[in-house]
This record gives sequence, C-alpha cells and structure tokens, in this order.
Amino acid sequence: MNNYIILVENLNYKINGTEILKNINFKIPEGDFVGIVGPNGAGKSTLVKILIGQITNYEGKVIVNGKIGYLPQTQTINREVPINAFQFVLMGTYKNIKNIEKIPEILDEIGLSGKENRLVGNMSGGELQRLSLARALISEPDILILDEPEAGIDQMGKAKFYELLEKIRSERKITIIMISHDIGMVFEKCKTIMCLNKTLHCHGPTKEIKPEELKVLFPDFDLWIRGKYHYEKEHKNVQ
Ligand SMILES: Nc1ncnc2c1ncn2[C@@H]1O[C@H](COP(=O)(O)OP(=O)(O)OP(=O)(O)O)[C@@H](O)[C@H]1O
Repeated sequence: MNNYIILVENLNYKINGTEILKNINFKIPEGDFVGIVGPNGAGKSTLVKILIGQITNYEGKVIVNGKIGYLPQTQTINREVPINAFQFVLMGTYKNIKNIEKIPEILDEIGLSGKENRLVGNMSGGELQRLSLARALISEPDILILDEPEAGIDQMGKAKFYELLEKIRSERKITIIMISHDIGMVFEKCKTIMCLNKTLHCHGPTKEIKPEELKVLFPDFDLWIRGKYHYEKEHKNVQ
C-alpha cells in the first residue's frame, strides 16, 4: 500500500527506561476510520500524543501527511469557564481567524444550529462532545483524532455521535482515528481495528478481525459483546 496519510515505522518509546510502545509499524490510508482498542495502560493515548506532536522524544519514523484536528476526552474540558458555544468553537480557529465565518455553518453540521449563545457549562455530555467536534473541524483538518469519545455519554448519545462521525468522514473525505473502550461500537462503526498493548497486537479491516483475537487482551470482553448485541436488538431502529 503506497497511499497513506500516516506512516509509523519501528516506533519505540520509553519513559525512564520502561517500554511504553515497542516496535510499532503501521500505515493508515486516506479516508480510513480506525478504532484503536487495548486495555488500560496499553499506550493508546501515548501513541496519539506522538501522532499529534505532543511527544517528540521517541525512536523511529512517524510521518503525518495532513492537518490533524484533535478531540480530547470531554471530561478534560473545564465547564466552570464562562464561555458560550460560539467562543468555544472560536478557540479552534487558532492561526486562521478567517474561519470564524464558518462557525454557524459548522454548528448546523453537528446539530447545534442556532445554539451560539448557549453556555458550555450548561450543555449535556453529548452536546459538549459535538461542540468539541465543531472546534476540531473549524480548522478544516484532514485527519480527526478522538480520545475515548464515548466517555461520559449515554448509549444513545454515543450511537448518534458515531453516526455523525461517519457522516462527516464521508462528506468531508477525512480520515478518522479514534481511541475507544467500546469494542461493540468499534466493531460496528470502524472500517479498521488497531489493537494495541505496548506492541501492535493486530491491525486490519474490521470484518477480518475475529472478536476472539481481542479476548486475550480484554478479560471482560464477553460483557462488551453482549452489550453490542443488546444495542443491535434494542436500539437499531431508533434515530
Ligand atoms: N508521564 C508519564 N510518566 C510515567 N508513566 C507514564 C506517563 N504517561 C504514561 N505513562 C505510562 O505509560 C503507559 C501507557 O499509558 P497510556 O496513557 O498511553 O495508556 P492508555 O492505553 O491510553 O490507557 P487508558 O486506556 O487507561 O487511558 C501506562 O503504563 C502509563 O502509566
């Protein structure tokens, strides 16, 4: 595969002599929707910090062929800061203040049309997640990277958010990389799965990865699979 938007070769990263990531190799093609799964402490957030340039003292080759929009976990957002939705999205314009004109359009795209004046502190977890998405999109990224977008959102909010992500991916033709602990949703929504536990345990198209392959990494995996079937049975036709 020659066409890639991200290339990682022989990546190794240690903290105080402890191996955090070991000999990681992968390519991500343009337009992919990748779910990164792995147990707690597997190195998922560390890998993302390397991709977004927050960690630089690694060994190996990391090439990113595009602009990244990053969504941190919603819980890291300080709701006490008295700003409204418009001002929150404005933060994402960073070096390109001209994009300010696109804020109403982007709020419309993420389903918060006309909510410019709503205080961020009064928003639900799901609304805040979508607003973070707007903040990341305002810089018109080629790659969207999300860290556990399901954290703090109820099941229905999650399903809607994943549908929105898929719509944005296909309409804007961007690449999405998402860390997730929701294996059921990852199997359902992502095109590709990357399973990390210090080394890259497996990486490939979702339909070619067997849930059993992930069992060794997730002791309570059966629970997640049951959750997936519950979702399919109970909520499939709910909009
Ligand atoms: N600044 C740091 N100093 C020491 N150890 C660290 C530091 N940052 C991360 N680690 C360690 O690196 C390992 C990987 O952490 P990381 O946060 O990348 O895992 P993760 O897969 O994202 O975990 P989780 O699913 O729990 O968020 C963990 O063992 C963690 O304790």
